[in-house]
Amino acid sequence: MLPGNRMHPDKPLTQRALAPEEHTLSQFDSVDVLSISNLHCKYGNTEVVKSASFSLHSGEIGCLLGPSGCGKTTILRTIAGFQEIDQGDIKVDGQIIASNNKLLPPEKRNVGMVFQDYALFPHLSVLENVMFGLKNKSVESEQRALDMLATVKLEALANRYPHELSGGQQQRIALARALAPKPKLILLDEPFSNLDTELRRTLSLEVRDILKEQNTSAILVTHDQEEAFTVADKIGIMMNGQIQQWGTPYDLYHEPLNRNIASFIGKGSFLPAQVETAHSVSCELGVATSAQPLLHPEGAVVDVLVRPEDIVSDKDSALVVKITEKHFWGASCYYGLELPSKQLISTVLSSHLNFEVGDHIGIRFDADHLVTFSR
Ligand SMILES: Nc1ncnc2c1ncn2[C@@H]1O[C@H](COP(=O)(O)OP(=O)(O)OP(=O)(O)O)[C@@H](O)[C@H]1O
Repeated sequence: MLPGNRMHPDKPLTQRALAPEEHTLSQFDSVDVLSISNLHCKYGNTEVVKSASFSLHSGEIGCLLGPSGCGKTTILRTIAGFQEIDQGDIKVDGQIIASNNKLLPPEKRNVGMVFQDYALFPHLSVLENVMFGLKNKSVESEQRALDMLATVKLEALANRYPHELSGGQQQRIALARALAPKPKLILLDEPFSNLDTELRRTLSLEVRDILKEQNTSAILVTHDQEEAFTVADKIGIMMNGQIQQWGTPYDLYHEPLNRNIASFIGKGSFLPAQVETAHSVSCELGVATSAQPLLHPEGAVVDVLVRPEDIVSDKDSALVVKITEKHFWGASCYYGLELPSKQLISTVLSSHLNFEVGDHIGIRFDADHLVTFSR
């Protein structure tokens, strides 16, 4: 549970994704395995990455999450060394690998890569694929490759060829190959997007476990929120070439810094509200109170974010809404609700309740914290 309400005006950047002029060397301490500062990237005259800044601590898994075309893969490619940068710098383990006047070639960056389409060499066996990135072909290298195959639980397939493997197995081999040279950082570009839903879920959990077990830092690119929440310690929400918020999955869901992020992450509605006192707002759902003082002054007109889990069923409530939508999810049901004002909100309730579209039900606003934005 959050300590109290979080009320703040819309802000374009997070506490962690700093504005370019705020960066100094001391802000990225030595435990950062990756730090990106004021990164700009262009294709021709089109700037697709506009002042991206974030940092990742050693052992953490970060994720760039955002809609298609927002520049996620471009950032990954700049870290890997496949894409030039126009401004800013990128450091891995404290060393600048890309800046205005320095561009380390990919093989010198100590960064491993796992691609969306696995990119295994078809003419090499599984073992040879994993050994590919190791400097020499010694007995030690072979042992390292076998250890990595054991880590991804595929040592029994060492002599097979890629075409004799399933998609999930190929992706695990690609991960073993990337891990074998003990890189400081692994980059994963939409690594599960070619797999079916169930396999995506299980493999994303497995990959997280493997990275944690190896204490390897990683950056994952995806447009799938569930995948990002499952795998990542930190997530950067990218929109239009900018990282709008960099934080934990909890921060992003419960403390979104602007409306775009609040809308993009999870489900929710914005209801008009007014600040009543330093600790309360009123809206169509009633008066909500906050343990912490609100940032907006009394009388301010705001919008309050209402998440589905903030709405509970209460047959004794005077607030009656109409069910306009229902999705059965097994243990729970998702309902779209229409308020008397015709504003739409939603809720997720136990499927035992089993209301139907068209039913009128009593509800209560039971948020344990509030997020509001200036109107
Ligand atoms: N080689 C290129 N030349 C010109 N424009 C490019 C090139 N590669 C990407 N772009 C454009 O740059 C923008 C960002 O592309 P990028 O691949 O980084 O986005 P993304 O967020 O990874 O998208 P997706 O989730 O669809 O992979 C897009 O508008 C894309 O069309």
